[in-house]
Amino acid sequence: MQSVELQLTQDQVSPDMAELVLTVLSASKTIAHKVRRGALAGVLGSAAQQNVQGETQKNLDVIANDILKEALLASPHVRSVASEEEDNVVAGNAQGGYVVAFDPLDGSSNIDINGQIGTIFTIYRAVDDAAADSPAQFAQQGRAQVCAGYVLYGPSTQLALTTGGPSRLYTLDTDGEYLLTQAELAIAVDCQEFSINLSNLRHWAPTTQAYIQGLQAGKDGARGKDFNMRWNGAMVGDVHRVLMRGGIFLYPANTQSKLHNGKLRLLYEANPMAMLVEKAGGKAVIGAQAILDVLPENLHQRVPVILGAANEVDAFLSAEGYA
Ligand SMILES: O=P(O)(O)OC[C@H]1O[C@](O)(COP(=O)(O)O)[C@@H](O)[C@@H]1O
Ligand SMILES: [Mg+2]
Ligand SMILES: [Mg+2]
Repeated sequence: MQSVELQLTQDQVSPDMAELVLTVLSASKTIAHKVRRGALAGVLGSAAQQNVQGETQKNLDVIANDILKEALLASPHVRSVASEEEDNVVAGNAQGGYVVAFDPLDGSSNIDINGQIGTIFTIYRAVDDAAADSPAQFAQQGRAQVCAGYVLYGPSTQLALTTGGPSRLYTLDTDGEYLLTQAELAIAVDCQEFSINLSNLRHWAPTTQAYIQGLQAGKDGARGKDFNMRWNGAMVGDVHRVLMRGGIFLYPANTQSKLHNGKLRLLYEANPMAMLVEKAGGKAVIGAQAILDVLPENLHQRVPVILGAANEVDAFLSAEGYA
């Protein structure tokens, strides 16, 4: 089986970027090791602080953030770093060619129940006419990403990665190497599984409520087929399932609550996942617009996220009156 290092070479990724990807992956192995030891490594529970978005940080949010930040700021290739757990952009090496954004620990509410959690990351080229600590470094459309990936800390630790070509899947071996276990992920265009936090139904737009009720009506309803439902509570686990066996994942706008733009963040959650999904033949939209076409307005901007099987995303769009 092929190592990720060798695959990056075969994919003709530039040596600088390959080195940078390996830096992220090396940090992820340190996180994976702590996750595996759990309570024994003292990583469970809450930290006594909130992040800029007013969320109480878990210990592992802070630990994973520190591990990634330290590794990236030591890299000669990194000009800027942005993270869910950092209020502002952190300046790296002024000569670095790339900027990196990440959600150090996705699925925080799963940490203490030994559920699926992960790290989501994205890489862009640095913007030359902006300072290293400027948010302008990240004011780029998702289409400009040169690499997107996540590491899922599940029963096995897996890496989904694209550097502009296919989305590939690697599995972390006991000797600490990520080995290629699926060369090309492909999401079937049709599906019979949806993933959404149904407890929010009353907060959604009437069109979104009607679309979900159509799925629930199953083969007796207008859709004429039964749908199963799964909700991990961790985007990384829910999107992983869509990449592995198809389906549609939705975190729509909660028009009746404070999450009127949805919950997920454009820069370090929606965009990397959208790139992985598109490279696997799926679709990823906020509504009429593809996620990857949104021009970010601020670092921690939230957007609705609807992604997965192409025909099912289209069915959502037509239910919403966009198609
Ligand atoms: O609380 P809900 O509605 O189940 O939200 C779950 C969503 O929130 C998130 O946990 C947010 O990410 P963080 O854990 O990184 O804050 C997503 O992974 C997940 O899809
Ligand atoms: Mg997250
Ligand atoms: Mg997080």
